[in-house]
Amino acid sequence: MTTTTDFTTCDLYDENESLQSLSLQLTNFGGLARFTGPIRTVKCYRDNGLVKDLLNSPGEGAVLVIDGEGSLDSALMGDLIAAAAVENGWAGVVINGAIRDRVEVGQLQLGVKALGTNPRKSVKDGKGEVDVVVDFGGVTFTPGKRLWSDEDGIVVEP
Ligand SMILES: O=C([O-])CC(=O)C(=O)O
Repeated sequence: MTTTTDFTTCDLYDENESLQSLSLQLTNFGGLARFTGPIRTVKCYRDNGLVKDLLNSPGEGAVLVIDGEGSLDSALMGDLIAAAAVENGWAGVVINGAIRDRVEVGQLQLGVKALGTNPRKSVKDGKGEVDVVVDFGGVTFTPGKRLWSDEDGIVVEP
């Protein structure tokens, strides 16, 4: 199984059609178009307290999948939290929701895919769930399963 960035999602899919492929069209906002890692998750709604805590702790090469319920009403990550993710060894962040500071985020050595942007920040009450199975865009994201992302999309171990 490919764990380096020497892959394309198309080739991975051709080799293994049981991979899940995300139909949801997320935009690439990070400085790394291609990233892979084991999945960790957060489920939250307009509250990025848990996201901030996690990305400020060791990532060990994981990809944080954030199910923000598709809300574009406030950002779940900006440049400071994204910079902390780089410092802490996260490979990338996939967000069913919005980010902000897109120019600065685009300069970081981090994979970032999200639905869109909004300058409005989220609250930090810390409500939500960590490392639960989350589901969006036709894919089930299970903590510990591997995710690969490139310019064509995102594929995930079933
Ligand atoms: O603090 C936030 O909610 C997001 C943010 O602006 C940052 O990460 O820089």
